[in-house]
Amino acid sequence: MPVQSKICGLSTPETLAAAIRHDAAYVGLVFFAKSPRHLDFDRAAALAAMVPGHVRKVGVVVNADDAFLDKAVVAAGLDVLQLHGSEAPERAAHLKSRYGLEIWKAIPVKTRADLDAAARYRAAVDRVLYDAKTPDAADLPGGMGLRFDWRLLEGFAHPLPWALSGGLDARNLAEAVGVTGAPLVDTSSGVESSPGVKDVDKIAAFLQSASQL
Ligand SMILES: O=C(O)c1ccccc1N[C@@H]1O[C@H](COP(=O)(O)O)[C@@H](O)[C@H]1O
Repeated sequence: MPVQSKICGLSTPETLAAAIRHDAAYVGLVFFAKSPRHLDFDRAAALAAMVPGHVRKVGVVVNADDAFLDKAVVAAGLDVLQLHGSEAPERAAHLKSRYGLEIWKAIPVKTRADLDAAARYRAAVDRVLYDAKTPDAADLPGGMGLRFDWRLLEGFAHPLPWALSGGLDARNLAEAVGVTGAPLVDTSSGVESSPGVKDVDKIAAFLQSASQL
C-alpha cells in the first residue's frame, strides 16, 4: 500500500498547485487565527476552487464552534475536518453527525501514555493523527515543526486508521515511515522556508520522497 501524503497550511495558489501536481492525496487549509497559515473564508474558497475532486480538502480547526464551522465547511467545500484542539469524543461525534464529513482527531504525543487517548475516539472519528505535543505556553497546538519519539508507536495496537505528523520533512520521512509504518503522513513546517511560507521545491521533494516509500 503506497504511503499517502497531506500537505497542510497551504495559503497561495502556487504552493497549492505544487501539492496537487506532485500528487498530495490531501491538502490542508488552516482556520485558526493564531496560526501564520490562517485563511479567512474568502481566501479559503478561492483556493478550494482550484482543488480537483480526487484531492481531498482538510480543514484544520481548533476548538471551533458550530457557527464558525458552518462557514468554513461551506466556503471551502471541505471533505475532512481535522480537530486539532481539546475536542472531546462527544464533540467529535456531534460534528460527524452535523456535517457528514470524515473527522480526524489530532492526538498530542510526548509519552507512550499519551497514545491511550486514541481509543477514546474509537466510535467518534474516522482517523487519529499523532502529532508532537507543543509546549503549554505555545500559541499553536500544532504546526511548529516539532517531532515526537516515533519509537513510541512501535508495536502499538492502533484503535483506528491513523496518520503521522509533527516535524516531518523530505529528509526524515523515510526513517519516520520505516519506524512507525505510517500509512499517511502530514507535514506543514517541513515544507516551508519560514513559518507560514510554503516552498514549492520542498513540497515537491517531500511528495517525491513519499512516493518512493
Ligand atoms: O499549521 C498550523 O499552523 C496549525 C495550527 C493549529 C493546529 C494545527 C496546525 N498544524 C498541524 O500541525 C501538524 C504538524 O505540523 P508540522 O509539520 O510539525 O509543522 C500538522 O498536522 C498540521 O496539520
